[in-house]
Amino acid sequence: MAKKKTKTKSKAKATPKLKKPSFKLSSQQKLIFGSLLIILGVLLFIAFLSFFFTGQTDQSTLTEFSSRDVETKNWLNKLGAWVSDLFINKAFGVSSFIFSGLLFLSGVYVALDINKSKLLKHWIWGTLIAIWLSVFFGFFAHKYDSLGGTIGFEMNSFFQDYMGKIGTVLLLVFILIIYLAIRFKVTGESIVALFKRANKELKDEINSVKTANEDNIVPLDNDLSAEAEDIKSAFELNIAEVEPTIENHSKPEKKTETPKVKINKPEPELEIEPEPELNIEIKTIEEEVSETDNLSNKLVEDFGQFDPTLDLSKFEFPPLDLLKKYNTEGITINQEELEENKNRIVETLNNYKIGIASIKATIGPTVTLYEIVPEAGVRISKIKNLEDDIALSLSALGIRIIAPIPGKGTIGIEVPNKNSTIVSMRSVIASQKFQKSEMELPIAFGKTISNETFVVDLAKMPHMLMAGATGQGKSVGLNAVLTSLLYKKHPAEVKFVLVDPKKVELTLFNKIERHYLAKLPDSEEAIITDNTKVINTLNSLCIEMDNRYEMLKNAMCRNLKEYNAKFKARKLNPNDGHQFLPYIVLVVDEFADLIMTAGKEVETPIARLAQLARAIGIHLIIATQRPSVNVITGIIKANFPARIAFRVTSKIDSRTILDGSGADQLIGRGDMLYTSGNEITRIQCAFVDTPEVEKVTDFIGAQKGYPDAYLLPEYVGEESGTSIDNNIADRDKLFREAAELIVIAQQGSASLLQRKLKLGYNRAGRLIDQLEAAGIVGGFEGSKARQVLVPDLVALDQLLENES
Ligand SMILES: Nc1ncnc2c1ncn2[C@@H]1O[C@H](COP(=O)(O)OP(=O)(O)OP(=O)(O)O)[C@@H](O)[C@H]1O
Repeated sequence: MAKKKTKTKSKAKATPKLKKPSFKLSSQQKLIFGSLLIILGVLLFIAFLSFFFTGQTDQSTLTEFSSRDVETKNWLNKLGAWVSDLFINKAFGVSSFIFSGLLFLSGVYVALDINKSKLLKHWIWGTLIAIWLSVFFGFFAHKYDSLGGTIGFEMNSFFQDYMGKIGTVLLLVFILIIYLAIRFKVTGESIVALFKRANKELKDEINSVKTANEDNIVPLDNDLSAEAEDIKSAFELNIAEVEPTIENHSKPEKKTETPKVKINKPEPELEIEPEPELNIEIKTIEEEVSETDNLSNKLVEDFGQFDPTLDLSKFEFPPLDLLKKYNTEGITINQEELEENKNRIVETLNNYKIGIASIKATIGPTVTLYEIVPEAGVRISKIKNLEDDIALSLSALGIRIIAPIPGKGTIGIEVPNKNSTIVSMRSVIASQKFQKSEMELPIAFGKTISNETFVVDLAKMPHMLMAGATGQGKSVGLNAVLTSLLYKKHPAEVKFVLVDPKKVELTLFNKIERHYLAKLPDSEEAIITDNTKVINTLNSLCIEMDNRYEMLKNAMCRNLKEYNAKFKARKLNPNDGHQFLPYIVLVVDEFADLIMTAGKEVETPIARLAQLARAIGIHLIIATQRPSVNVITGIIKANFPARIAFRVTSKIDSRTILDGSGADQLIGRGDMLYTSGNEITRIQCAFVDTPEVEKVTDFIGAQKGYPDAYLLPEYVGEESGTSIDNNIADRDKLFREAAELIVIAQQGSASLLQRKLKLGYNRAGRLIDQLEAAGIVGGFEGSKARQVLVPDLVALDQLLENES
């Protein structure tokens, strides 16, 4: 039943996706239209060329265009004469040729169906160059008036009237520099590099000439030495005989002399001779460029780096004004309060006979840290035990003693301020630290005790556990995390999977479903509120993880960052199943509730994801009210190094979440402790209220988004798996699509289906079974892909038609 419902739903979803209402030419129409443009381009070129030979004679005939009797000399006759006069005389001059080229190029682009966005660029730049050239040639209009055309002439005289000749030339040079800088990204450094390279090449050339000269010498010497050898051996045989031979020798003197010298020389010297060559041979060897590098470099040259944000290139990040400014912001120092607290601390410690050498205060948004240097000989544990007494004497809640402060050698006593200040989300988002951060997934949590903005990278954490009793600021914390990412990351770069069993906390994010959310293909709501759906989603994320690992493996990358960088550099072919992969952030609010209802079924995929997902860009944020050991089990805890504790009710809870006490002594309302392994930092969480989140999501939601949320791979529960299935009616709804894919690729593998159709392993396996039963692929052949028994799509159509 459930299965059927799923099918109809996703069918309904799939149909509008296939039939996108857009005006598109068929391939044949493209070829026809493209050829027309090419021919027009060629005709223009011929007409323009002819103009320079026939233009003057044709001038008089232009006015009598309609009369058939008048003859024109242009190679394309009347039309040629008219068009070339229009372009060359009346408009751009010689640079009109650019337009014939552009027309030709457009034809090629249309006919071959090449990326059109490049074409638009060519037209824009082409027109600008044509204007520039026509102005440039217009400069010489007094001699050759057709060079610049009317545009060139008029613009030139305009500039010259105002700036004179020199001014006009300089203006043209300046425009040329702008063009080079923008179009070819020419920079000062690149010019210097060019000169350096030219210099180096010149040196190399000189060196190679030198080498060549010396090369010429070496063979001669070798010849001579060979000859010398002969002569030497002859000497050894019969020296007396040699003398007359030399005398009788008719060869030039030089040669006859050399053997004598050579014979006397010890042999090794002959080999040492090419010494200077060694210097020459120390050449910098250019790194070999491999085939894929070549191709990708060319692609990058032609189309630029792949830009994942192109689909939503007009996307605007939410402005800061959407977030509220609070009047109570900014630390106010209450001197009296400081003095009073100091005196009480000193007094209390003195009562217990603990002397203080010095005391220093750092005022934070909610608490003030008093750093104490005790007198020599005081035991730290003694101060630590006085926590409650100090709290009592200061009559304040939430006093935390850090003894000693790591790395400082002092003892810290944190005392809540009487009037705490709100740390607004606006102030942390606006901070330089956040705005300039180069992190992959930056999160601005709030401010530390020394009033510094606290920014961490979720990608480095790599997963986060958040705990806190009810009403202490967890939901605000989660909103702060999500808001930070919304302010910094483009929808193409990050996707959220939101699990909200409470059903109310994250609903606002529904509005950005088509921008930032990811969901299962058959679900209507992107935010998951139903516990059974959570299991499917988590398992689907595991499939996504496996798929991503497979892609990373094929691309020989170790992590998502490397993979995406390689993809952007066009080193990975999308036809091989590669694509730009966004980060996925899974947020689970109220994890305890999930564990209570689904137990192991949730724990296992969460643990798998937590163990393995860091490299492939899936990060988990799990929040819970009850950080008890049966909720945060050992395996989960071990894989969540980053922990955040808002105020909890007991020391035990604090220990479960932080592996230490402290969280039970926080003062609530966003007062939190953060640790990512060793050090614990106290932070006042940034406050972002529901209306603010609403404004931000409204702003994003009102913009153009993707057609649908990011679709996660489909997960079909184990129970719905069937064995080989020959019943046509029971076939998977993707059967036909899968069959076509397999036939086109001529490769019968389940992983191909998994990748292309975004399926889980089970479903892809079942599809392969059904394809086998239908006789489209051959039997199982171990590690090899199955044989495809249908040669092409026509044969496939026939086969499937005969079946029904
Ligand atoms: N960073 C903060 N700064 C100031 N006030 C805060 C902050 N965080 C929370 N608060 C206050 O505490 C209240 C409760 O916060 P929040 O809703 O986040 O609690 P919670 O832990 O999610 O509770 P529950 O688990 O019951 O949903 C907020 O309405 C707000 O008034």
